[in-house]
Amino acid sequence: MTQVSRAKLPVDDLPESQIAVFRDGITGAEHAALIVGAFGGEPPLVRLHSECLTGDVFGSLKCDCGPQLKAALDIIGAAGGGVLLYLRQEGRGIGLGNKIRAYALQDRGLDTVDANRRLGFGDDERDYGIAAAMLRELGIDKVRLLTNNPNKMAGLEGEGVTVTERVAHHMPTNPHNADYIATKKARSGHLD
Ligand SMILES: Nc1nc2c(ncn2[C@@H]2O[C@H](COP(=O)(O)OP(=O)(O)OP(=O)(O)O)[C@@H](O)[C@H]2O)c(=O)[nH]1
Ligand SMILES: [Zn+2]
Repeated sequence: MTQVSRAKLPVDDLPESQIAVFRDGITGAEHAALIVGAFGGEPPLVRLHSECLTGDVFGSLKCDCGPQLKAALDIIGAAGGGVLLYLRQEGRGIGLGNKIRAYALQDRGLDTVDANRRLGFGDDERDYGIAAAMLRELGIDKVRLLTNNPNKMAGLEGEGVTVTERVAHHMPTNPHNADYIATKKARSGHLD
């Protein structure tokens, strides 16, 4: 994993920010870090955001990714600084085409976990080694992590990044994503 490039990136409503791009030497995927404002002293607020084209770009109501992305930037901006890693782990690591295959199975009544299994995938194919490597490259070894997902905390800790605090990151539900969010709690161990 190497840093490819870094430049200033002015973003609406955020303090002065930079974007740094990293390339995974094995998969070739390019992951991005948005480094917002200034931080120092206490560990920075960090959000690991897994790519979700449908939620992040199109405003899909089937998940909570779009609102989570916006809220994370709002919270980091209000705190004066922090880092958002935009990880190219679409569909919890199965890719866009397969995620939409899973959606088609969900249209027929399967939940998110069973749809993944029916397609021959694990419940969640993500790995947080890349995220930990990106943080290390940025000189960050302790974080306050915005998440409800205990696997993200364990994944970072397992790679030597200390999570000093979990900051819950819940969004209001809508009729289309209520089951998806309930499934995250019931079957994937997501925290309140
Ligand atoms: N395979 C699959 N992936 C999905 C589905 N819905 C959303 N995703 C992907 O799930 C990822 C977001 O992960 P979540 O588990 O919802 O939340 P999280 O980010 O791990 O956890 P938090 O940090 O608490 O938000 C994105 O990559 C989405 O594309 C689905 O039904 N099936
Ligand atoms: Zn999503």
